Amino acid sequence: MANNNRIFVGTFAESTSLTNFSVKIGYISVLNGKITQKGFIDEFEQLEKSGVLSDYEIIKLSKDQFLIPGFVDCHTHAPQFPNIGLGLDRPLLEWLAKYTFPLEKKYQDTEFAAKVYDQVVQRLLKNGTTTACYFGSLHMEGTLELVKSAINHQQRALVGKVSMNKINEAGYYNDTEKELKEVETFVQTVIALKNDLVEPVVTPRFALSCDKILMDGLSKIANKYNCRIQSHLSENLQEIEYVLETNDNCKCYGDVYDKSGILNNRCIMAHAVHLTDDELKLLPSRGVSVAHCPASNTRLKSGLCPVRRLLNASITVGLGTDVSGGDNATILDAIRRSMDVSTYLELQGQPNSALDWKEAFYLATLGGAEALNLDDKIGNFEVGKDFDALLVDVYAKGGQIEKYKDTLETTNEEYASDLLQRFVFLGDDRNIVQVYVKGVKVKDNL
Ligand SMILES: O=c1[nH]c(=O)c2nc[nH]c2[nH]1
Repeated sequence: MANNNRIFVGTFAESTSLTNFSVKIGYISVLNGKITQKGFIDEFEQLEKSGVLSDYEIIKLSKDQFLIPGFVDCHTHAPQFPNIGLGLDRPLLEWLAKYTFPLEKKYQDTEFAAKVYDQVVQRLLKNGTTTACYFGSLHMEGTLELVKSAINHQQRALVGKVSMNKINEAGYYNDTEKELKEVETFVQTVIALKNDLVEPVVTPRFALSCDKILMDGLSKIANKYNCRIQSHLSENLQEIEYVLETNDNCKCYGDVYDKSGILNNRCIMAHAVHLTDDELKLLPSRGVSVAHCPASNTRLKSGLCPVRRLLNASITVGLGTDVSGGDNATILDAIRRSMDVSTYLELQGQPNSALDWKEAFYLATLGGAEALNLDDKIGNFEVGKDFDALLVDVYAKGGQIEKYKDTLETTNEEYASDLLQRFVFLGDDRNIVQVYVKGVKVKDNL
């Protein structure tokens, strides 16, 4: 049975929308990486009896285990991992100049890049991030190392070579023509790999790093190859002030990108903390999604993103860890911080702001998949989607969730939902005992 055909029998939890969450006890069958069938336990027992399952590995989960969809990290900076936990006493623009640009410059060295990226990809997979949307660095060869690492370790990844052409103190920018050539070559190279897990993303860093000529050119490349485009938007008040000062024909930050044709339904913007009412209309009208990055918004004191306002404005939102502005690379942390930040807003007088754990779970799975336009492939256990999943053992040995004698009389489904709730609030990588990407087991601690 060397194939990856498996049937999982036990509890599985998933979202089908922000408000629709379900926990079921049954089975999921996976053939050639795809979910082919789903049903109740008695249906599985019939299949088992009929002998049609001989080609499958059957995995029966214990009462304390369950399957959830793999986590989606909509925004992180792979080259910044060596700086995790450093410089967070500075605001965004100072932090970029003093810590981030000097580190990112080092990825000129492809050997260094390959080493760091290999660690990054493995670390994220171990923590259940089956899909990541990455910023690389300014360097084409270095960023191709990130592509290689994702492919080698079987992570689903959208990878961007960062574009910058505005002069900065660190000397970390490119000549415009060279930059556009390199981006096109990067996009062509990744597409030519024909790897079904990895795609290129056109990545203007932000409006303070790219002038209009560069952004127009990047927008053309993204349209020509039909690829995604990612950047940062309205993260910090000082940043917004400088953007508006240097673009006097624009009435809001979003306008700067819109004038270059960057805002469309293949675009994901990180942060969006301080959107104006006009931007709250502009983004959904263009189909732009947002990567909500609560850790970095708090650490760099950028602000508390009013996620509920974004959701109410029909903006599609996923979660981002945003290392190293964010100090934690795991989506479990982003889930918790999204609940915290939204709760602070409610406590400060914005009614109904707080996200509950089921909503945060949606943002981390299906919401992220929708934000990256990957929800036809991943995000939940719909039949026909790829099997990207985490097998969670709530009371795994060495983990920090302790088992007490059950105190409540519950149905099996309620018990399972309580388990998931505990994992969401308290779990970590020790509870994620197996990780699957497109049906391939990429972590096994069972
Ligand atoms: O959190 C952030 N991290 C970055 O690297 C960056 N660059 C521009 N704006 C940014 N914000």
